[in-house]
Amino acid sequence: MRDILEQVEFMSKWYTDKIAINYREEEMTYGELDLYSNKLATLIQDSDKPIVLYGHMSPFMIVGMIASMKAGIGYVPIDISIPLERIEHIIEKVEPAFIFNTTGNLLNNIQINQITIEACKEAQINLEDLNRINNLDTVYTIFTSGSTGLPKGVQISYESLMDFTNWMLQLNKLGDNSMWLNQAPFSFDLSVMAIYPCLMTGGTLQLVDKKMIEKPKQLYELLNSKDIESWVSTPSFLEMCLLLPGFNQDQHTKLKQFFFCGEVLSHKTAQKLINQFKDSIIYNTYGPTEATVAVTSIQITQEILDKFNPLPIGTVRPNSQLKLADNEELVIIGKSISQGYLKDEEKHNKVFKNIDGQVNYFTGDKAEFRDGYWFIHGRIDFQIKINGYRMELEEIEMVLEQLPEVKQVVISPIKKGEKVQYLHATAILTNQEIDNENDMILHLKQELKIHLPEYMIPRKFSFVNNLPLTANGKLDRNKVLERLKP
Ligand SMILES: Nc1ncnc2c1ncn2[C@@H]1O[C@H](COP(=O)(O)OP(=O)(O)OP(=O)(O)O)[C@@H](O)[C@H]1O
Repeated sequence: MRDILEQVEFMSKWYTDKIAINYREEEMTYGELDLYSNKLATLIQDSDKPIVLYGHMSPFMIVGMIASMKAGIGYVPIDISIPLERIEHIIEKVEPAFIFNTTGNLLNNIQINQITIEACKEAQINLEDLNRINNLDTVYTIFTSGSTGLPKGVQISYESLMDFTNWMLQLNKLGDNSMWLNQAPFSFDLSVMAIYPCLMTGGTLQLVDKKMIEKPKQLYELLNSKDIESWVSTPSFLEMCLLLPGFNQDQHTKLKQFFFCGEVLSHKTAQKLINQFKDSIIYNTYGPTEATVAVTSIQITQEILDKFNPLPIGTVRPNSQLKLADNEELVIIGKSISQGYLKDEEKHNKVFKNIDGQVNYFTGDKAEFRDGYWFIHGRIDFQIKINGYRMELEEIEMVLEQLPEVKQVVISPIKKGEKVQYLHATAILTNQEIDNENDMILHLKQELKIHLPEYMIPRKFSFVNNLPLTANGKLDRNKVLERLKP
């Protein structure tokens, strides 16, 4: 088992002048990462409370992570996309002694000592009484954005993080010293999938920010100017990139490995990716924040694509086990499981349950095991009822997305009060220039009727050029629904 902190420190000695992190024009070497994290650790070492890391893609956010491990206190990343009210709520729960503010603008009305990048750079190193992180300590607390429920502070131990990173190092087929792309903001644990495997293997972490995601031209330029080799993103982010011209192996000769997590990797998207990057290694991984980023994986090959639609999420990683509850809900047991929600006993007790001396985490995902693999069939709580019929919206989406005419679709339940009145399909068509919208709607409804009962056919359809994403780069179902409101 390779220790994260020791490994990063080793790389700092070995590759002192090599770029560890690159974000736009900012570059930080391994030597600088070590130096600044020693300085910040000096400033915070007397505290026994976690440190909040506030910012977006600054390399200093990662300085904060390493410093917190050196000082043995754990960190809480907060992205700038999080509204002030939420930040206040998080700070109230966490009660940090410090905020490492990497934005250059102090957070107003917050009575916590804010350390700036300048103060970090100016600090004198004195690390005599360091109490470094150990296995049972909470290394980070990540507040989920709540796309699958209300936000909760998920506490992850150093031991769980090590268990995860060491598994990632086994999956990583590129060895040491490669360039990793990270799309996810640090307050989304998908970023963990890129940060530590990259820094533990002496790689360079290439950060993508949210402006680049909003402006595909910037993203295009970034992808063309860097020799990215390993890729970590949500499938939604990949779908955006697949629209960019020249996103293929001929142009990106070094890009050889893809990791996806956080939402469904559709068969269509994976097939397109494999067509454009024939020799690459593509992983679909699955996991909630509560199980330290990801607990299953599968390499998506043409053989898997030919055999399965929808795609499986694969097999479970070592030291974790999966099982099904009576209602087909997926339950996770083992080292990956979070220490629980920070100061939220009620929510905690609902999903973390002690059964036969082991903590069982109830994911809220509906799952199935067959042909040697696990499959996810949507969220249990995404089930809705219309006129007494129970249905899963994701099932309708899947049927539509299998049609050649439909690239992507979201089904929204339109409610009156608490009651669902009808379903609305918002779709991106493969060929966006259609002559007659009504003919297309009729055609889609007819196709749906072949596979689904009448009550599952959406009453209304609208066609769009793109679908909104959350700050984490996942499909934003709430925003789609909001846009449908009169
Ligand atoms: N490969 C996958 N296939 C299908 N669904 C996935 C996959 N990976 C993750 N998910 C979904 O994402 C959920 C985990 O999301 P996550 O822990 O990131 O937090 P959240 O509460 O949904 O909020 P947010 O993601 O917005 O922070 C899983 O429970 C599952 O529903």
